[in-house]
Amino acid sequence: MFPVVSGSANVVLPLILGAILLTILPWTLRKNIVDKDGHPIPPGPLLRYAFLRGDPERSLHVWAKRYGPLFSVWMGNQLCVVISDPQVARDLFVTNGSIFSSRKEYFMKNQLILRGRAITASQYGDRWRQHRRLVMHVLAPKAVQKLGHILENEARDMISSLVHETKEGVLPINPALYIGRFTFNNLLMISFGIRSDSISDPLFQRLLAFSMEFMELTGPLSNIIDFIEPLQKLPSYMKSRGHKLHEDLIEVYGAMILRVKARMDAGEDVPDCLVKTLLETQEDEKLDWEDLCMLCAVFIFVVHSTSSTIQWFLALITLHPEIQAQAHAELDRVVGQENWPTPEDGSRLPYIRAIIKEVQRTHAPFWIPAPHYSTDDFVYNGMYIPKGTLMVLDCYTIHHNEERYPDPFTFNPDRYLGDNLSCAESVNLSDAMQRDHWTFGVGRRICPGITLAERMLWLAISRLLWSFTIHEVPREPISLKECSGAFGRTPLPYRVNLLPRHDTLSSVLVVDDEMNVKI
Ligand code: HEM
Repeated sequence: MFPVVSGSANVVLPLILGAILLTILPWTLRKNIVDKDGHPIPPGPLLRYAFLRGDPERSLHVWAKRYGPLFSVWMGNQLCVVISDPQVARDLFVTNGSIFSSRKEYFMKNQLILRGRAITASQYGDRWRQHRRLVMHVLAPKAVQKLGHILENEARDMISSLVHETKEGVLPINPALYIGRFTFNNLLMISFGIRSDSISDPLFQRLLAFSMEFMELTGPLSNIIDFIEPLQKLPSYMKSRGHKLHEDLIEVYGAMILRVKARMDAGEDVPDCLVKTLLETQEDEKLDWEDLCMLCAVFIFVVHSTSSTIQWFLALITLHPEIQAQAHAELDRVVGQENWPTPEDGSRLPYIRAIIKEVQRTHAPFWIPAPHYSTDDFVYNGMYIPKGTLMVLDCYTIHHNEERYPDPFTFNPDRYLGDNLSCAESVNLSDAMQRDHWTFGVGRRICPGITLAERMLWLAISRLLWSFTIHEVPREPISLKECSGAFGRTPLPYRVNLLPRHDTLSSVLVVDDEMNVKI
């Protein structure tokens, strides 16, 4: 027989329940802290989160509407402040950049995989400045200018492969891998001085797989292991994937670096590239082996950002034939049929430029760019932002602000007509509200590859438009649903018909083989 519940058990049970609640509550409810002068942290949701599922930017968008352009949310024990207003972003990240330019030591991305290296994971300080200075050897505007022949060659190669694979427009094609190889080869040439000949190249496939694994493991608000610290001490599948990726990166990129070194040691004429710069300066700059491997790895990880933008362009332009017709008319009027557009034609083709900006606004590859991290206490408009806060730029909400972009969910390049600045120039506008879009981030950590990315996008998109009329394949509707794939947020896989527009295309495509350095 069970004993009848005694009087003492009646007291013990609520006590146990109360103790459990007291232990759990601080882990589930937000903590409203104030500074010594009573300034509260920005308002925000009542609950704490271990991670944000699915598309985290949608949650941020809902909260931004409810709590305003500066709100806070707790992820586990980490306070995050979310910024979804251009002026606030400028005030914090630019005007007060000395406080808001570090990075959180994310467990997965920064500690396990990149080990605090590769610029993007570096804390704000001398080491970050050193890495940024080194990559600017190949990314500064003047350096990008010198890369012109590489980028031109890859654009030509991409168009040529598309013409060939579609049998001059007879067969439909899924363009994703060809676009991926265009971006990948540019980055390989710039970092290692080599290129890949085919989309079935094992190295191309392997490095793309690393890039995809990196994307999957390192979402800024989606990993429970980043925010619930006790989990970091336990063995887990996620942890072993992070370790494995780190080891793979060292092995594969290490071997590629050694190959460049062997060529340099043998007195071969290695083209100027990131690895050459790093090897030549390794001793003076006191770079260790992991620095070298991770700096190179991050150059290839960015492949998806440019690729996904080009994939979005093709999907959107196919679904908007009236915009495509207007672009073709501009190209025919300004460039004609004998030659295709060059980077110098940018200012003469404002509609093509507007299309590219609108693609970037409507489908930024990172709706939540790598968050910044604050290194000092700060009070902004009476709200307290403590040292150690994760600073999140909410690009999704900024890009769908009705005031700045009327009818924001419509793809409408016209909104950018009259904007004659490149993205790199637009960043510096004193009126933050007038900046074209925020796809490249903000402040001192802004994407250092912005000039290169713009040049790649221009060459790929203007030449795809010049070369082809792009049609939907009958009975294969293109979906604009965003999905996470090998290139980040891409459209679901689709095929298009690419019909050559000019008889002159084949002569324009005559390949200049001189600079092709094969793997
Ligand atoms: C369309 C293409 C690209 C987009 C949309 C893009 C976007 C971004 C964004 C949003 C950030 C974070 C900025 C911030 O912290 O505020 C970033 C950082 C970075 N990007 Fe890009 N990027 C692109 C292409 C490239 C290219 C081509 C390279 C170089 C080859 C590159 C190299 C980097 C590096 C090294 C960082 C880390 C900077 C730091 O932490 O200081 N990106 N990029």
